[in-house]
Amino acid sequence: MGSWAEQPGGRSAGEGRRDGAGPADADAGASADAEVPRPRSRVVEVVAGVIRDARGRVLLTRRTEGRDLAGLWEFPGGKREPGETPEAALSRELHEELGIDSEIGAELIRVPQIYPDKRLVLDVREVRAWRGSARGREGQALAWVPPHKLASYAMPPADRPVVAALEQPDRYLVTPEPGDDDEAWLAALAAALAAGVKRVQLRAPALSAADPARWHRLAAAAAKRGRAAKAELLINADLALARELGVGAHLRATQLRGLSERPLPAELPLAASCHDARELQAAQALGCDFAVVGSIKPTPSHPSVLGIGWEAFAALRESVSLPIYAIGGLGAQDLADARRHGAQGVAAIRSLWPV
Ligand SMILES: Nc1nc2c([nH]c(=O)n2[C@@H]2O[C@H](COP(=O)(O)OP(=O)(O)OP(=O)(O)O)[C@@H](O)[C@H]2O)c(=O)[nH]1
Repeated sequence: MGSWAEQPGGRSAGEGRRDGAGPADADAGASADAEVPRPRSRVVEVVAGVIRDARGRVLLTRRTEGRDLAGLWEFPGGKREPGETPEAALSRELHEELGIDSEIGAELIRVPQIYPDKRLVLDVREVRAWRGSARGREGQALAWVPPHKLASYAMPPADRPVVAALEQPDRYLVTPEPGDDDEAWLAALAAALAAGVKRVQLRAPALSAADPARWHRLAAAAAKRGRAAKAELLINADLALARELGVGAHLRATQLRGLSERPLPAELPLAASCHDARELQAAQALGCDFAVVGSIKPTPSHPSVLGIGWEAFAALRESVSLPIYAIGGLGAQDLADARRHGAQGVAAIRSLWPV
């Protein structure tokens, strides 16, 4: 954050809202989620900014009556005009809407999303510095929101991945099979947690089939380490084990078909592996917190499988608002590409597992 941002936002609605709407109607944003992709409809390019005040709160503005998605909260910004760079468009919009001068910073995420009347790409940038007194020059309400409360505001579908990108981990570690040495596996997990991994899928299909009792002991020990590191743990496929250990579950795509309601309480994380738009929509309808989609690139374990590539990933991404990790031949070096195609980040076994 640059020096301009040391000047707080001036007149605003503080953490609250001027008109009483907000977190209570948090479900209103989900209505356009299940639209069927329409490849030839026009793409609207929108650029929006994450503006923070000196206390780290993020500015949301409320869409005024008479516009599409009226009443929902959004990141300030608007449509790019022909020939405009994203930075110039965002600077212009922030001046028109809020009366502030801004320095546009890093790319956060670029979210392709299908709405009933259009295909949208929401390109979200950090605002590195700004000056002036932010006010709703077009009659819109403003709210300065602590980042951990953003998810309780009713926002358009494209904003869910944006809020996730601000708040949730960009790496999702999937464990390898333990082999013969449980202690070495637990030590590697501890090293990954110490290195900052905050979301882990405990997965060992060969061991859990061959020796369930050993896998249960190992998963319990892993859950203990995860808790101590304040990381989120999800057990692959085994809902009973997830409930027993009080951790989340990561569903296989084939499990989605057999479930009609969220199989875990809301406080336990739920995720699913998905391969197409239908599975993603099923995962979203079930109340999954995120999904994993791949393979993006060929991996050493499946060298003959060609990856789907980033464009195909983005095309799947636009059919749901669920945060999605990309998987398959990826590592931390792919994070920027992942975000540019709407991913929450990368999921991986090898590249995130300390050797
Ligand atoms: N600025 C902004 N727009 C967003 C966000 N999320 C999201 O879905 N959008 C959508 O992106 C589009 C932005 O368009 P806009 O605000 O410039 O204009 P509008 O559609 O109200 O204007 P129009 O009446 O001229 O078409 C809208 O369809 C809006 O719903 C967001 O966080 N910020």
